[in-house]
Amino acid sequence: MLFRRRARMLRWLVCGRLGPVWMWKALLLFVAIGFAGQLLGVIFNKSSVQSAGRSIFSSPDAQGPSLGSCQPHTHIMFLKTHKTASSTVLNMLYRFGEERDLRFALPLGYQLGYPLPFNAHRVKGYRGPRAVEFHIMGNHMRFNKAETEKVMPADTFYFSIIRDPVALAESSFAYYKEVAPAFRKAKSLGDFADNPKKYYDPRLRNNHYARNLLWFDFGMDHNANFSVALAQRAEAMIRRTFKLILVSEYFDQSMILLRHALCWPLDAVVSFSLNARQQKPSVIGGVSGSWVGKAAAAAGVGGRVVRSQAKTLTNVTEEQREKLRQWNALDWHLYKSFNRTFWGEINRFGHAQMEQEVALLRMRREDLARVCLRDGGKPVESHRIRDKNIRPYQSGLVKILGYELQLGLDNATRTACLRMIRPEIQYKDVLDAKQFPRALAAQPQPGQQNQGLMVAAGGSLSRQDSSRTGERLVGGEAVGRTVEEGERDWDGSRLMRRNLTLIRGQEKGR
Ligand SMILES: Nc1ncnc2c1ncn2[C@@H]1O[C@H](COP(=O)(O)OS(=O)(=O)O)[C@@H](OP(=O)(O)O)[C@H]1O
Repeated sequence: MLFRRRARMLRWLVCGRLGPVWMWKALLLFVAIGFAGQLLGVIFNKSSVQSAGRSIFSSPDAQGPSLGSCQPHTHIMFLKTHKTASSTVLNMLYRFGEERDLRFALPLGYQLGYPLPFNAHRVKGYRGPRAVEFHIMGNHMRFNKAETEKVMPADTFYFSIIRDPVALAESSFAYYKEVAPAFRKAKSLGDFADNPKKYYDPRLRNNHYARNLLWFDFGMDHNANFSVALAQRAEAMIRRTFKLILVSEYFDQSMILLRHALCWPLDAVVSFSLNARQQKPSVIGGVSGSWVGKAAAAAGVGGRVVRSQAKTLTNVTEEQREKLRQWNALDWHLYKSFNRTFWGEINRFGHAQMEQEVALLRMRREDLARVCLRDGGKPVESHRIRDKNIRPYQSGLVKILGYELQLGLDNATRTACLRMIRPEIQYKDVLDAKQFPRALAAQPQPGQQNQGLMVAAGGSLSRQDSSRTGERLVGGEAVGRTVEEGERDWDGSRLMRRNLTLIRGQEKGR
């Protein structure tokens, strides 16, 4: 009796209160489907970077707004001025040329004879005026029109980039502190600005980094006294040759003008900023905008004393900024004048259209960063980059930042992303190896000769192949920085030992 009553209760519970069996089966089925969906979702998410990447470089967004029926320029000369974002621009040229198998007028080493005025024989593979068709030329040189014209075709598009001389001085001071005697002796940029003549000797090698560097790179006498007549003559000379002068402070607008001038797809001018100094806002004195004060973050360089000095290394007061403008009066004139021209171009282009295209460019950069870069695209210190082949070259008392590639990319996407972040020196090696496969066969593999930083102990280079990279001791001294003991590589291994000095590929930095 009791048993029957319990059985009835159970049936009521299952079929009445808890629903019929079929309902349970259906519920179980839903749960199973949901679980499988979740599982697939995880799998899908894991590969989303890859599948998004697979299409991103071939999506219609890569082309950008239509440019009409123009033909892309492929004969291009870029005068790579120093400390003006020129490495970021060169990276675009490298990418564009590599993707289309164009021929680069590459240097024998890493610069086209700089700081001597350019001579055509500095180009690897040069065999007399126009004997070889070179498409793109863009490594550091001191401009020399007659010699450049021997190398490049007559229909070449010449362009360059400038930067506010004060910001440029900050960047240059941080980067060439140990290379330019005038900077080496000064305690800080402010100290230098207060009395440049105390530190500056025009006869000393490498002091051009300390005065009118733009003017020097354009091939003119950077020690000449300023006069309006001289400045106007120089300006006219530049205008005759260079069809476009970009402005570093308006980099994105510059890219839009460049794309339209060259008739290039949008992706060709989308880039990640290369060669940036480490930025630590906490130590910046609020001096001159977002790019400024990066040198102040020279943490880890040369021990505590240098560390604290480095904080104020490039800090300058408003008065000192004005002094720097006067000291670099020739550059200041160029900057003001080509900045005016630049905004004239934007007026002609149309502000509304410029805004739209800049917005597209920025969106595209964000999309590519999401696909290509780790840590949301945040630039990282060189020693944290696991792939030693893409560590940026280091110079001066600051850290030059690079990027890490996203994991799990398919091959095509990885190749395209890698091109965007490959530092200048390594990229030149890659192109060199492609253009001169036999010449390089006997030498180290591309990129290998520049893996990270080079070590010298007691003033002697430990690398065997210093002739190719052009590393050398300057004035018999080891140039570089002593690394703080205990600084570690990304994998935790000790980066340097005490009393070892880092030597950079001197040719790159000088
Ligand atoms: N996209 C973009 N926009 C604005 N500024 C940029 C950009 N990319 C690089 N940079 C800054 O340019 C500085 C490096 O210049 P270069 O690459 O010309 O240096 S070099 O002469 O080749 O060593 C270096 O400046 P500092 O960081 O002030 O030293 C870079 O941060």
